[in-house]
Amino acid sequence: MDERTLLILKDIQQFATEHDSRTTEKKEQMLIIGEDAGRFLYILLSLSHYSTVLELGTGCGYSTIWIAEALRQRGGIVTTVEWHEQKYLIALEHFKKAGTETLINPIHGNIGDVLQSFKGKQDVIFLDAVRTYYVDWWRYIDDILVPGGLLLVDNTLFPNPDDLIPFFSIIRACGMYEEVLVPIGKGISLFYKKN
Ligand SMILES: C[S@@+](CC[C@H](N)C(=O)[O-])C[C@H]1O[C@@H](n2cnc3c(N)ncnc32)[C@H](O)[C@@H]1O
Repeated sequence: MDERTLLILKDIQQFATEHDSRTTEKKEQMLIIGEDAGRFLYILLSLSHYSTVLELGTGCGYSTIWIAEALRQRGGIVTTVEWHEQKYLIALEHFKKAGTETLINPIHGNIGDVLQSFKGKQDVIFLDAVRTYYVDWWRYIDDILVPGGLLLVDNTLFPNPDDLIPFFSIIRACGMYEEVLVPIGKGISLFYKKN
C-alpha cells in the first residue's frame, strides 16, 4: 500500500478515536477495527485469490479501505452496508479521500434487507455489526458465500464474546466450515467454507 493511503488511514483512525471519546452512545461511535486488524485483513486478502468481499457494517469506512486496497491489485470490489446515515456519508468522504471509490460499492440500508435481496455470490463476507442479529442473517450469509470462500467475524474476544456463542454453534453444526480464531484487534474468527 502506498504511503499516502497509510497516512489517510492514520487520519481516519485518529478521527474515529477522538469521535468515540466524545460520546458514550455506542450507536453513535465509529468502533473501527484498529490498525493491527486492518493490516491483518489487508495481508490476508492480498495473499488470497479472492476478488469480491461483502462487508456488513461500514462505520466510517476504515476497515473498508484496508480491504479495498488489498483487492486493488486484482481489480476486485468490496460491497459494504451501513444504515446510520451520518456514518454512511462520512464513509463516502473517506473513500474519496483515500482514492478507493472505484473499488467500493457502498450501500446505505439495513443489512437484513440487503441480505434478503442480495444477488450473486461473494468470495468473502466480513461481519462487523450488531452481533445478536447474526443468527437471523446466517441462512443468507451461507447462501451468498461461495464454496472455498471465507467468513470473517470480528469481536470474537471483545466485547461480550458470549454474544457470538449461538451464532458460532449454528456454523459449527452445519459441518461445512473449518475455523480458527485470530487473537488480533478485538479477535477475528475465520470460517473457511469447504469446497
Ligand atoms: C463496529 S461498526 C463497523 C466498523 C467498521 N467495520 C470499521 O472497522 O471501520 C458497526 C457498524 O454496523 C452498523 N450496523 C449495525 N447493525 C446494522 C444493520 N442492521 N444494518 C446496517 N448497518 C448496521 C452500525 O451502525 C455501525 O456503524
